[in-house]
Order: sequence, then structure tokens, then C-alpha cells
Amino acid sequence: MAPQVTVDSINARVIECQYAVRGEIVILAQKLRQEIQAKPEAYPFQEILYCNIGNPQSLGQKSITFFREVLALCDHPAILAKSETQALFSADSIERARKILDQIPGRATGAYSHSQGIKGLRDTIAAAIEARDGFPADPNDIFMTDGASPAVHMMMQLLIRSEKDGILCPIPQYPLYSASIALHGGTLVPYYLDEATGWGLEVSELKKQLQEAKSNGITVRALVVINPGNPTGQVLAEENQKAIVEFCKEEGLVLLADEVYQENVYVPEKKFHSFKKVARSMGYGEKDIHLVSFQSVSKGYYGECGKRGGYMEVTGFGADVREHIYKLASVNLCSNITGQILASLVMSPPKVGDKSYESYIAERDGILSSLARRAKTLEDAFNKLEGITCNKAEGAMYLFPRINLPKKAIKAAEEVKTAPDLFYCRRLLNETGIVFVPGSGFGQVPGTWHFRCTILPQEEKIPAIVTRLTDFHKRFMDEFRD
Ligand SMILES: Cc1ncc(COP(=O)(O)O)c(CN[C@@H]2CONC2=O)c1O
Repeated sequence: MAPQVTVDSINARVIECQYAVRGEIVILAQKLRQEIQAKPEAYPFQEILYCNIGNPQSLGQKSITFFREVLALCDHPAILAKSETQALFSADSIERARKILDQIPGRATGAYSHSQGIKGLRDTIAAAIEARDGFPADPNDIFMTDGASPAVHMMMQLLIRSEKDGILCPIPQYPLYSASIALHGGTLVPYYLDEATGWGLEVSELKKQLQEAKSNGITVRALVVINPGNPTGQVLAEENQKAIVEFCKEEGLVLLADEVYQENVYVPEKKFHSFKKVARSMGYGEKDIHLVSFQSVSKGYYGECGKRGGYMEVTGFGADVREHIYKLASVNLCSNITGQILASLVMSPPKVGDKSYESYIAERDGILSSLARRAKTLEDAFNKLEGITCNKAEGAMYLFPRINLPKKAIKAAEEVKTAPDLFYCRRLLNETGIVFVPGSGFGQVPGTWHFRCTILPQEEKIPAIVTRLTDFHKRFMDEFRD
């Protein structure tokens, strides 16, 4: 029999799905890295500078000591019985590990847990949400997942019945959303963030897109908001959030609040407010709005992407719907226990007076202040380049500069059947080793071109990135200037 599985015979939705963060430009970078290793003398640079993915620890960021001590002790409880442990681990790490192990059936991190996650850890997370927001949180509303990604997939799986169901998504958006909507056979209904107002989210734009979708026979089920924004880095003003909550309530839309960057706010004039807090402060409770809030251990100051931890807080759904969400979670049995423990730790870190508090705060603030400096340095560098404008990164981990490409460059891109921003990023990669993701991978106003750069390379590497980029950009513009 000839091979039966061909591209023509696999699920068309898989073919339609795109995920640029690890797409073409990154695959090229990996090939280039191998070529450099094989023939270093053939290249003007020896190192690929990955600025494509929000993966802090792959670029040298250290993990948080207290979190790792607790994880180590939980994963190998025999250490707790050893006399030397007292000298190697802080007293509060030992105490926290013992408390967590007592919450795990069989005190075994190798066992399956409840499909929503270990109850005691959900108690901790719910208490932390209450302390953060000042409003009650129910541990039974928490579904712990292997990062925020599977939680997003679960909600898309629940809400999308056919291509007639639409999900309102920001443009530019983090392509998990467009990919998940495609995989589940739904329709992405775009709403454009306004670059001129620092990526503002106007409710008038939401209403316009909702009406247009309805006129095309699309039933819009939910609204995705990413706050702080990826790739755009804006932090929503509380008044804006109130208008968004009102819109979702009025239109009966599920509010999918992606808050994985809630700890990443760099500007003093902005503060993170959860959509749960905003909705409750407006007097809207369980019966008024469907709200799902996503959190992850991959971002913040912890950057524990590889540990795959996170949760969604699911509120406002009836018990009958909740049963089906639980059933979806149970199909995957449970999320990994390390990720669950870590999710409870990032939501409930050392407090004032705890033995580890001083060292924890020093690590946390050291990372966040460095991220803020890197964001500013790169933003300033981009704004000095000919034809490039870059909004401030108020939060998150990215900058998303706009590049006004000369017509000659756009023509050259068309001649090689490449999107102009990918053309620029490919030339940048081949000439400098710097990996940006083209704006096409996130969506942008037609006719505008952007690229996304993370603020994650360690501070000592930033000057080299700025120098290589600046020199390249000048050569590129000299070659293609109209
Ligand atoms: C807005 C947003 N939501 C969810 C996720 C998924 O996170 P986890 O599944 O790891 O919890 C990411 C990851 N950020 C991607 C990954 O790195 N760069 C990005 O843009 C994200 O940026």
C-alpha cells in the first residue's frame, strides 16, 4: 500500500493553523546556527540572538531560589529527613514543602491529581486571588493546566460549534488564539488595537466588528483581551476595562481575560487590574458575566516556561456547563504536579517576615527592574532608526515597532513572494543573527508592517543587538531607499 497519510489527507484545520512565534524565521535561524557551527569562518557573527520568544530562562534569566527549593523538596521528600537539609534549604522553603506535601494525596508528586488540580493548591491560589483583588474567589473555579495554552484550547473547544461561531480577538494578537480558533474550526473576528493611541482598545471598534460579524451570519461567542498585551505591550486603563466588561455583559459574550503578564508592568502610571476585580467592583457577579481569567508560570519575573504551569479561573457559568468543562479537563486526567505547585508558589510567594522574603524580593525586583531598563533601551534604539516608530512597552515582554518600508523593498519582497516584514526579518537574520518575528505573524492593519522583538536578551547583550541592528538597518535603507 502506498503511504496513506499525505498533506492532502490530514485535517485541513491543522494545515490552516499558523504559529509564527516558532515559525519560518525561527526554523531558518536554527538552520543558520547549524551552518555557523559547521563553518564559523563563513559568517560575520558566531551567535544567533533569539529575540523571537518570551522564554526568559533560555536567555540566562535565573529562576527564583525559594520556588526551586520548594519544588526540589516536594519532588524528593527524602531530602526533608536528612540532617544536612537544614543547612542547605531555608526554613520557610522546608515548611512550605511540608505543607504542600500534606496537601498531595500520597504525598507523591508522581501521582495523578484531581482533574482541576490539587485542592490544597487551588485553595492557596483562590486565597491569593482574593488578596490581590479584594473579592471572593472559589477554589472550585480554578482549573490548573499545563501552562495557559491548554486552558485557552479548552475554552475554544467548549465555545466553538462550527465556523459560524466567532471569537473577537485583538489585532495584533498572540497567535495561540488564531491557531486555536483555526484548530477548532471557528472564525476569528478581528478588532484592531489603535497604534496611534499606544495600542488603545476602543469599545466602538468592538461594536463595529461585532455588528459586521453578525451581518455575515457569525455568532460571536467570546471576546479575548490580552492585558498586558502581547505583542503590543500596552496596559489597559481601568476605565477602559470597565467599558469592556460592560460591552461583554450587554452582548452576552464570554470575556476571556489573558492575564499571564500581570506581574510585568514597567511604567509607574499604569497598574494591573484583573478583569475579575473590575467586574466585581462594578457590581457584576456570577449571574452577570461569563469571565475566564488565564494565568501562567511562564511569564512575570519567574519565567518558568518549561515547567508548564498555569490555571484558568472560570466564573459565571451554570453548574451544567461547569460539568462539561470539568469533563474536558478530566479527559487529560490532570496537569503536571510540578506546574501546579509552581502556580501556587507564584500566586503566593514569600511574605514580609518570612525567612526567604528579603532574598525573594531582591531576586524579583532585580529581574523586573532589569526588564524595564531593557524595554526602554530597545524602545529608544528602535525610535532612532530611519522609518521606524515604536510604542512604549508599558508591560509584558515585547516591543512591536512599525517599519515604514521603502517601495523598493516592498517590490523586492514581492519578487521573492515574501511578506515585506518577513523579507526584512530574513535579511536581518542572515546579516546579523538577530531573530525577530515578522508582524504578519500577529496580524496588523493591512498595508502596515511591523516586527516583534522580545526584551529578554540579558542586559550585557543588548548593546550588541542595538549595534548590529542599527548597522544592518542603515545598510538596508541605503539599498532600498526610494
Ligand atoms: C498572551 C499569552 N498567553 C498565553 C501564553 C502561553 O503561555 P504558557 O502556555 O506557557 O502558559 C503566552 C506565551 N507567550 C508566547 C511564548 O513565548 N513568546 C510568546 O509570545 C502568551 O504570550
